[in-house]
Amino acid sequence: MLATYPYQGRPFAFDPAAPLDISLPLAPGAGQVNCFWAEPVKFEVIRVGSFVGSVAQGGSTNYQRVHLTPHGNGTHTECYGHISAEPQATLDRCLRRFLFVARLVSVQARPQPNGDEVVLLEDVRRELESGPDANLWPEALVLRTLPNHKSKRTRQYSGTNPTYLEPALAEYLAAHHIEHLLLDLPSVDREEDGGQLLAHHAFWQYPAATRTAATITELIFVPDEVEDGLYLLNLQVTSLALDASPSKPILYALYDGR
Ligand SMILES: N[C@@H](CC(=O)c1ccccc1NC=O)C(=O)O
Repeated sequence: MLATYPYQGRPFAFDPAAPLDISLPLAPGAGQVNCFWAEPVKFEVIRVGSFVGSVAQGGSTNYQRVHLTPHGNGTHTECYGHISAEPQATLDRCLRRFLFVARLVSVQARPQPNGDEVVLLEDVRRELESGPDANLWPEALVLRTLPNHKSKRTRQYSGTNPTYLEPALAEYLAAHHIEHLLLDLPSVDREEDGGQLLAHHAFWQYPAATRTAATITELIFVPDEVEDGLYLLNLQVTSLALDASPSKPILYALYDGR
């Protein structure tokens, strides 16, 4: 059974029973994706007096404390609070809608003279502005970088100078009102850039004309079976009052409902 979703005056349809999960799980231990020198996720059983928060250890319930680093441990969504000192710049305040029309685009990063691998504006632009979906401008862009190795699920990125975006691409997305950017990389910016974070600044237009509702979601993984095209995106986050939260972006194939 299809549900309808109106967008730009058109009745699109999607199947609520056919979610495509593009998040990575936040599991404990060293086998998970990691970047920016984050400690691995850790779950700790809570003990209070004779109570033990582990059914396996004889307790009545599981009750654990979680240590995690949103920017370093897995799929996460961030707002402009990532690069701002403003106390109100928290994701729970910035992200107030959770369904968006999204375009999934696959793109190959290009080696630069200095050895960096960079996703270029011209490659993304050519994809976005061509094909059957080019006439419908989305609210969100999901970038799948090629090659799409499954090792993206477990890669240890720290110190490897991972692929990042050309700042002009972030500028283009802001100028074209793409509010939500999702990608399978640790960051839109170079791992070590002396704190410039050029693409972050360009995407949020911070501080000159800050796009306070815009978000960036990093460390997603889009399986090969999911084809480039139009989707309904459900961007789920926790209500952490922080610049970033672990997140669970879900895609639903979007059909022309006419
Ligand atoms: N490239 C920045 C560091 C940076 O971007 C960063 C550092 C810690 C956690 C997350 C970061 N960026 C994520 O997008 C720098 O060199 O100062």
